[in-house]
Amino acid sequence: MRFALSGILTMLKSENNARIHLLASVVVISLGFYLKLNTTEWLWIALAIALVWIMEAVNTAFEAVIDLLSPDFHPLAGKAKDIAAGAVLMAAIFAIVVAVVVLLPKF
Ligand SMILES: Nc1ncnc2c1ncn2[C@@H]1O[C@H](COP(=O)(O)OP(=O)(O)OP(=O)(O)O)[C@@H](O)[C@H]1O
Repeated sequence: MRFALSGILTMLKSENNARIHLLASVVVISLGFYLKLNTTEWLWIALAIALVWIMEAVNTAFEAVIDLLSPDFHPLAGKAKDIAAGAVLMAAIFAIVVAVVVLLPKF
């Protein structure tokens, strides 16, 4: 638990994207309370937020391992990093779709 929390803290300190996810999560959760979401809506929002955080954590861990194994330029290192970044992008697109479907109709 201590090591896992330390990993999350390290990610927050070193990754700009993680800080953006944190801000977006706080804004969306606050909006959720303001708009009085029901249980199903909360579950979709929670899934979207969790998916983005999980993908960002996996991407950050991948980047560290790739930098360790391949500090020099290598097409395979680039390919792996690009695909891991793609996973974060797909989760972010899913989160935007959830936000549009759940939150937008309430305005
Ligand atoms: N060792 C490498 N060999 C080949 N290409 C690399 C290598 N390291 C990085 N790249 C290329 O540069 C891109 C950016 O890599 P970088 O490590 O800066 O990640 P990043 O996307 O800036 O990560 P973040 O913004 O999440 O910190 C990669 O997606 C990849 O295309």
